[in-house]
Amino acid sequence: MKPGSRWDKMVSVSEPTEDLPEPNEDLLIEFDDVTVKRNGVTLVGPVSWNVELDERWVVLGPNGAGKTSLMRIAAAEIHPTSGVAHVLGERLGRVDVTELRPRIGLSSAALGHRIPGDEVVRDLVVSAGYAVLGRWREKYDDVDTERAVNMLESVGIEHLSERTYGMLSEGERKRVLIARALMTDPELLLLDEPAAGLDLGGREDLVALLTDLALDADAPATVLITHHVEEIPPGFTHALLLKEGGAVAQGLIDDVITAENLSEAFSQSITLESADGRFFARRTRPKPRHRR
Ligand SMILES: Nc1ncnc2c1ncn2[C@@H]1O[C@H](COP(=O)(O)OP(=O)(O)OP(=O)(O)O)[C@@H](O)[C@H]1O
Repeated sequence: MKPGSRWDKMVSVSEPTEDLPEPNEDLLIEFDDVTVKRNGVTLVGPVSWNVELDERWVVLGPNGAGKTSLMRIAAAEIHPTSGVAHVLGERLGRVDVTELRPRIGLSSAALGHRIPGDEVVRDLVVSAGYAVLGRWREKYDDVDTERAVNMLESVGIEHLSERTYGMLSEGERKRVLIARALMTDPELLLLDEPAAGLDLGGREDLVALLTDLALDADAPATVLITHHVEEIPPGFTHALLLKEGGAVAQGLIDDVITAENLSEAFSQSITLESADGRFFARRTRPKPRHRR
């Protein structure tokens, strides 16, 4: 989204006259019957969904299920068409989103596409603290530069801090985006398909990184969007399974990620296996016909 777009103008309005539901202070995301509609078509919802402080959620579903649209509400990038959305205790539509967004760490393909290839990695990470994309100052504060390097170190790519973004592999870029998302010490971390485009090794490295993050008690509440159960890092606690904009199931991960629910969400018979806290899914093989 470009600065100055109409969503940027979603600022506080005068005190409402109607009785508003009070936000639950324990919830970072609180969606009540939220919908997203475009041109009369419902893309999402109605969905009600709550994310608590220590939770790590995966949002899973087939292409077009509405995952990114739902996450864009959580990122305060769009408003719901109907329903009530509270993010970090603030009601969308009644809060200055430019103040809310720095409290949310976001990594997405859309953000990645907006990054110029000649952007220096360290500057890209440090500029998140100033809520801008790209080098903004000639010189950043030492404390911010130090934190940026620490963030790069925490995702295992400190050695790339002087490189330009365009020179990085896809896996390295994903790590840079996560470091940038963590730079502002966000209260909520949103990761939209961070494993997309990675090879097997890159995916496994990322799953290991996100596992460490999930198990870190100081890490923010996290929402990870993916199409693939193989990308769910151990340590993730909850799942929301979407199909055609609606929730097929949501709750504790082992209750939601089941063969039955996946078969419903992906509209085909799925066989699910799990090992070492990981999930593996494939289409159920039809039984061989017996010859007479
Ligand atoms: N601005 C828009 N106007 C009209 N339709 C839209 C708009 N944005 C998204 N859509 C449609 O809404 C549906 C949900 O899109 P969304 O990107 O949220 O799904 P998704 O689950 O993230 O998909 P994918 O897994 O393919 O990324 C899709 O059918 C998409 O074409």
